Amino acid sequence: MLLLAAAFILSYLLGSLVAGVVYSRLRGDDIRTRDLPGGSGTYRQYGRGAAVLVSLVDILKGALAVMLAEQIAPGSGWLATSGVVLGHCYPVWFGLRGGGGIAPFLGALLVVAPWTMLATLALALAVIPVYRATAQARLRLNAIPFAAALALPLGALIATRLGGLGEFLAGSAAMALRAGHLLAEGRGKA
Ligand SMILES: O=P(O)(O)OC[C@H](O)CO
Repeated sequence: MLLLAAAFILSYLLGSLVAGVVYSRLRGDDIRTRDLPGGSGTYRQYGRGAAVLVSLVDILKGALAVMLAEQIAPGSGWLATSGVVLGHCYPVWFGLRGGGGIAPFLGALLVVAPWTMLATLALALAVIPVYRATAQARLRLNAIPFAAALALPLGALIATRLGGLGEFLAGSAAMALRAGHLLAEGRGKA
């Protein structure tokens, strides 16, 4: 029990190191005054190189959280996934205002169920251009939350076949919570 709690807390603390916030602070700025601190917000504010760097670091921390948690308490991958995503979304180091959780979620899945991750990501990426060309003007919702809302339930189905269901559900639940808060704040609107 203690080891499970340690795995969760460690993952949460690691998730709380939100790369986009750290990057912007190093530039003497705080991206959150204008945008979300994930890959797309970083791209809008600082360009492609910064966005790639920030996304990679956030993906890596998701992967690292699951690997460390499995060493501390075998079978705790799902707890680590939920911890690292919650940390990224509600970072204890940065006033509980973080990103949307996609990057650390992908990183965690990459370790436990790479095929589930790749299939779900491919699905989400395929949805985005179709959505932009068809329904976005009507729904006025940003393409990324739309694609996530569609890909997450389908991804859970994929996970029943390709593995990582526990991690998938744990990470999705944390992301759904954050998505609800962001939409309530009026963010994510197109
Ligand atoms: O959900 P985040 O914070 O990992 O950010 C994800 C990217 O912005 C998606 O483009």
